[in-house]
Amino acid sequence: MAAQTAATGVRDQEIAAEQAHLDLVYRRLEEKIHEAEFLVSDAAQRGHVGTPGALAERDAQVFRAGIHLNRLNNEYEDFLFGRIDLLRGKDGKKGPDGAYTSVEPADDAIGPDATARIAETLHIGRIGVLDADYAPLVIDWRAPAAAPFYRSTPVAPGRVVRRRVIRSKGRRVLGIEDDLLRPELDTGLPVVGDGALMAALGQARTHSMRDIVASIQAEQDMVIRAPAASVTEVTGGPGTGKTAVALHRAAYLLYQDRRRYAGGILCVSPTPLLVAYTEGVLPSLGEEGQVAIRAVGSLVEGVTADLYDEPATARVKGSLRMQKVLRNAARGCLELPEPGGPGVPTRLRVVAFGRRLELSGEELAEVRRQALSGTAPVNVLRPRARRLLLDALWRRTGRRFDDAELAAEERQGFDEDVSTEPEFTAFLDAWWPVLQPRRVLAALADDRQLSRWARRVLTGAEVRRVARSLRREGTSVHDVALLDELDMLLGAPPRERKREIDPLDQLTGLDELMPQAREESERERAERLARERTEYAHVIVDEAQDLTPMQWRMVGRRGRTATWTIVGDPAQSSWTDVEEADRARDEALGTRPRRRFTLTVNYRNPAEIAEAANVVLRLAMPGTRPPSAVRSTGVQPRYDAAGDDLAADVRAAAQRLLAEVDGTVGVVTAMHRRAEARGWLEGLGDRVVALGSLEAKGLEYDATLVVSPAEIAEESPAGLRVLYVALTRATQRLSVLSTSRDLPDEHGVPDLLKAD
Ligand SMILES: Nc1ncnc2c1ncn2[C@@H]1O[C@H](COP(=O)(O)OP(=O)(O)OP(=O)(O)O)[C@@H](O)[C@H]1O
Repeated sequence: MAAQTAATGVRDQEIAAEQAHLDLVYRRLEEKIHEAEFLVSDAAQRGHVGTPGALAERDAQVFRAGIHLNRLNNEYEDFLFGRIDLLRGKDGKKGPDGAYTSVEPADDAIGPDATARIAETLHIGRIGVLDADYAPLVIDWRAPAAAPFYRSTPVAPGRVVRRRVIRSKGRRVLGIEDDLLRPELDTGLPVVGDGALMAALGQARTHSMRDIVASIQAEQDMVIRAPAASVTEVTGGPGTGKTAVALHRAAYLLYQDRRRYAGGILCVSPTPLLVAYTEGVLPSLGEEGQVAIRAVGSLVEGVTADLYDEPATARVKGSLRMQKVLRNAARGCLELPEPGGPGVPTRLRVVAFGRRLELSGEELAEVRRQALSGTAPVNVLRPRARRLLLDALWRRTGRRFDDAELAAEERQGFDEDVSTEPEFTAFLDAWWPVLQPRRVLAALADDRQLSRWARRVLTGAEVRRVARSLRREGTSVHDVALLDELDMLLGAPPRERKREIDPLDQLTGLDELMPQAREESERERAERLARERTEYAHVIVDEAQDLTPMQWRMVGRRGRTATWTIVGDPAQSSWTDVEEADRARDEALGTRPRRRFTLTVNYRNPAEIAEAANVVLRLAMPGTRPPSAVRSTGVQPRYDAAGDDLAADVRAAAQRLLAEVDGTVGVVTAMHRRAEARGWLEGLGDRVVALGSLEAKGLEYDATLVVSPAEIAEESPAGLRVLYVALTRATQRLSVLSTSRDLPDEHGVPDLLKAD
């Protein structure tokens, strides 16, 4: 009893000490906020001066102060989270942040009787805060001085004697969790533990991912801080923190070299759901604007994919064979009449030098063949086609000149006359139209056309599948990569000449009442450039195992000069032709050197759920080593066999899970059931979501209900891996509901999940 009271006393004392430090930090932050507010109001006042120079200066100042304020306010929640107590550094040198730079302790830091003195205490937080004398009150988590907080282990403690995780909410310290990394030393440091990490892992989930800045583990930190050059490849099983690590790495890279990454960081996610789930992480780390998180179906400006293709169709559309088909289509489309247009002309007639000149269908075909020789994009070849037409017409005039200068002059006059003739321009528009990717893709919806362009590349059945899928309303995720490929094959249309604008035409009656049009501000410019950006300085690919070869080509085009971070797990791949995808990935990444990392600990699933999922892993990828689960809840997965009314059974199971957990519930079904399943759950509130198996990628829920594992597994050749994904989404409870197709045993355990 006495010991317990003493322990409580120490804990309270230690919390009080951290509270005192947090108070100090907040006082300093308040001073900084006042400074920033003053800057904003001062800048606003200067705006009244009105000279262009003062306006530009004001804009820049307001922009910077705005960012500053925004950051401070964001960081207010929970921003001080760690502390390390360290021995003196080996060389006694301190870095610019005031901390010792050496990782190893000084030789004399430890006395002969294992006594040691703490020479330095650092607090770690989301951003660095200096006191008025420039001493660090908080070290930014990304600064080199913070690395030992994440990296030190009892095996390799470096200078760290004690690591402390501080849990705080707003201005209040709630708890602390200490790790003694050099227990053999006598330093007199108390050690307090209230299970902060485990408490954080077991917390109820919401529909937004949380950052893990307070508890990044050593193997994760190695990835986050890996040097930016080249390609960083990370593999790891479900729940090992790959997504979290990738996002923290983006924040780290920005901190390291903001100027370099002003070129933008692109993070490619498999689904819009995962984008929505992860979107808050970077702002919580104080980073906004520089990182574009995009679903792979939203990488092409102006196109949003709203459909999924059937697996067999997706397999064709994602395959590299489509490159050839699209190349043929891009060129073949020139020979198709424009929808609603006059049809493809079969001859060209113009009048020049008072004579009628004509090119026949055969001659035109020859000109087209010549113009298309080579690999340049089709729209870019249009001026060449125009020149070749003029050459052919000129030959038809039969004119010959001995004087080269005269000949050139005549020819120039001829070209100008002919090419401004309405017959000629109308002909060119119909015979070599400027093609848009959408138009070409739409042309693939015709079986006959597609089979011509896909000769010896796709089978008849594949042609029918692809054509049929393109006849639907809407755009599928896999169509987006095709549109992007077509964009490259077609090239930018030649620029239209600007029409002379009559200012009187422009009056709308409103603008002219306004003062002079406002110039774009620095911030607006930055935002516009970010929207228009098509190439990035760093590209992060999440769930990389799922990118199809055609998607790799699309993503590769956005990172031609970029450095890369690629995270994925082959055991969760829903793509079937892994070798082809690897080839496309190698092509996208080029010969850049690669650094490989593996994450080994599963922070999401309790051991009981991981074990059930591992049964499927063994079937899906025999020999693959699963990550080890860090928690155990003692709650086994629940197996039930559905009766005649699947809808009612799913609803009841979801309701039961909603009652059992505080946070979210995910109901995962085969893709073809997703719409139906949404109906089954209607009215149960927004804690529960229905998902198709492919949509579950990367997400997590407190509880998951997997409906008919067999249906999910049979949906595609990669179905077992997709099922493995579904089974690894839960942080607390897993329920599996079988249908007769699952052949459940008398305990409701489906055949696929039987352990032996
Ligand atoms: N060091 C950590 N501290 C606290 N939580 C962590 C840590 N690492 C991971 N987590 C948590 O574990 C869960 C899984 O992380 P994440 O989604 O990044 O894993 P993943 O490897 O991308 O999983 P999957 O491959 O299944 O999509 C998340 O809730 C994440 O916040």
